[in-house]
Amino acid sequence: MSAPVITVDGPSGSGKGTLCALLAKQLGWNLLDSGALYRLLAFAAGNHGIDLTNEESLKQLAAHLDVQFIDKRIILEGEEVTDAIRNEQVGAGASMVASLPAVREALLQRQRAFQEMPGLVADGRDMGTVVFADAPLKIFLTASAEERARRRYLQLKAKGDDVNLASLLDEIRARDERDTQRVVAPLKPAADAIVLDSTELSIEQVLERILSEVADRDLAG
Ligand SMILES: Nc1ncnc2c1ncn2[C@@H]1O[C@H](COP(=O)(O)OP(=O)(O)OP(=O)(O)O)[C@@H](O)[C@H]1O
Ligand SMILES: Nc1ccn([C@H]2C[C@H](O)[C@@H](COP(=O)(O)O)O2)c(=O)n1
Repeated sequence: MSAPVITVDGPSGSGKGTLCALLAKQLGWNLLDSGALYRLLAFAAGNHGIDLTNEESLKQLAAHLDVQFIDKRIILEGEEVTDAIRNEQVGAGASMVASLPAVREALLQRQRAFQEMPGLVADGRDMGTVVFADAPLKIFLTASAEERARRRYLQLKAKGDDVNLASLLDEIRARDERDTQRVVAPLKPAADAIVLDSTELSIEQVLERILSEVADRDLAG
């Protein structure tokens, strides 16, 4: 029997990462942050001087990406990059490499390898539509672009970054456009996904709603 999977897809800043971490902890399940793989690839490409449009070189790099996830730390080619990959510049680079079909194909098996007992919570853009298309529970988490920019602003400000709300909103809109309009595995809800708009919901309310869907399906054993 294969491990059950809960997929959580949605646009940048909708709260997927926060929610998936809480959900995985509550259920005692594994967690896949698939966006981190695309971020790591964009970051590694920078280290190796590879252009973010060079599909063949990026495909090779993706296939051999030397990365370790140790608790909450991420080690790339022997160097800790946990915080270094979490900025809008790397996010935009990730969105660019993610539009290349050969890159997505090269990262597919690496993502599916996370499906282990007792279960997996998978965070991304194409978890429910492509990577785990048979998942028994699929969530598409969204929120207005303005609210997502506001959340990102507060998040980066709390880290001490010098941020501008209008620029963040522009970046979020540009990323939405690229992620939804690409030819391969565009960001969209799976046909059988539950669409949750969190614009007016707290993180706790979103978590509660999803846990009730988990209980309805008897997924947690
Ligand atoms: N429902 C919510 N209400 C208020 N703030 C929220 C809510 N959900 C998430 N946040 C906050 O919004 C910020 C962005 O959330 P998070 O990083 O989880 O988004 P994300 O969808 O994973 O983004 P990305 O895809 O870019 O990684 C965080 O600071 C988080 O605490
Ligand atoms: N399954 C995924 C996950 C991520 N991406 C791309 C698109 C995003 O803009 C970028 C960074 O993701 P984030 O860390 O912000 O969730 O990576 C994708 O195409 N497919």
